[in-house]
Amino acid sequence: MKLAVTLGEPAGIGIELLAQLKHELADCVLVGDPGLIQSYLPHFPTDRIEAVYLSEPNELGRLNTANAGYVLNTIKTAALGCLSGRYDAMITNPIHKAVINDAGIPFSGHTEYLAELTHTPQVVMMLLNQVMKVALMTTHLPLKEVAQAITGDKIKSVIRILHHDLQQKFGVQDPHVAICGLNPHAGEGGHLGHEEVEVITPALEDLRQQGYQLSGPIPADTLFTPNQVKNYDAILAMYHDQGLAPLKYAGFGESVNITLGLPIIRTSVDHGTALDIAGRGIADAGSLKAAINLARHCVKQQQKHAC
Ligand SMILES: NC(=O)c1ccc[n+]([C@@H]2O[C@H](COP(=O)([O-])OP(=O)(O)OC[C@H]3O[C@@H](n4cnc5c(N)ncnc54)[C@H](O)[C@@H]3O)[C@@H](O)[C@H]2O)c1
Ligand SMILES: N[C@H](C(=O)O)[C@H](O)COP(=O)(O)O
Repeated sequence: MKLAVTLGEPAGIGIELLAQLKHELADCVLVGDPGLIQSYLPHFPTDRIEAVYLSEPNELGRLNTANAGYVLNTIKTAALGCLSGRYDAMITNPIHKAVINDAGIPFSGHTEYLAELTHTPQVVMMLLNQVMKVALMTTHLPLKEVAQAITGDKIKSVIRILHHDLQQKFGVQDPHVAICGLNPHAGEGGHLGHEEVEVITPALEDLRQQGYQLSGPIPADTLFTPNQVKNYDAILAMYHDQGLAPLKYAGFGESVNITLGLPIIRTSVDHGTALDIAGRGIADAGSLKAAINLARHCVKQQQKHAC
């Protein structure tokens, strides 16, 4: 097995997380600047470094727009390596979306960038921990654009991908997925918004008739209570913070982000660049470790299904 691990934003905590895990990277190729890698992992084998060079010297905790292209190149190199079969999976360290945009490159996140690089029309962001799996209908989208982005076709396509990957990657035979409403109290019967009645419910009905086991739309505030969460194999939230706030409350630092629907395997951490603590030696590598382990698991599952 060969896993590509990108270094992420060079001013952030990615490199020190890798240094903490240095004894657990035997099947990993690090994709990033060789000088940066050697400064934190001096004994890391050079034949397991895929060199992508910083444009300017790096300073921990200080963003530099000049290195935005470097960050994107590490992701692209790993993704193309997966597509060509050189790597079995890729794991990404956190990047800083604003500095890439500040450099003049429109950018929303790894998820959208990987969809573009692999020409995948629909992907699904899912984060998971011991408590729950949460997939998102919409990802890095301003809140005011969310409602109009939720169409019946998109709901069906996201649920099909989620269902398929719960079976293939997580071994759930007959997934039971709960779907959040968009509006308070799932629209209160149409009195607090129409999306549940007009868009979400008809799409779920269609899928139920095709055999999908779906509950909802359920008001998100009651769905994300401990007694409810445990009833479902996954929860589909309508927008980023609706799903990720409860997920990160339940398991920040040990959760993993996985992009479903891609032709490659990609996992990532549940946290950001943590510029405020970069270089202080206090960053927790739990999520990166879990992300690498989940990638290994997915590779094995894929090999099993290919047999
Ligand atoms: N996987 C990714 O690439 C990813 C994920 C989330 C956020 N981000 C990006 O990161 C940037 C900063 O985001 P933010 O400030 O909202 O979130 P953040 O996760 O970087 O930081 C939030 C708080 O959590 C702490 N923290 C984060 N990771 C930690 C760790 N491993 N160990 C100990 N403490 C940790 C930080 O010190 C900070 O106090 C943004 O540009 C955001 O888009 C990237
Ligand atoms: N939405 C993710 C989170 O909050 O953890 C994070 O921004 C990373 O997204 P990408 O994997 O698309 O960069």
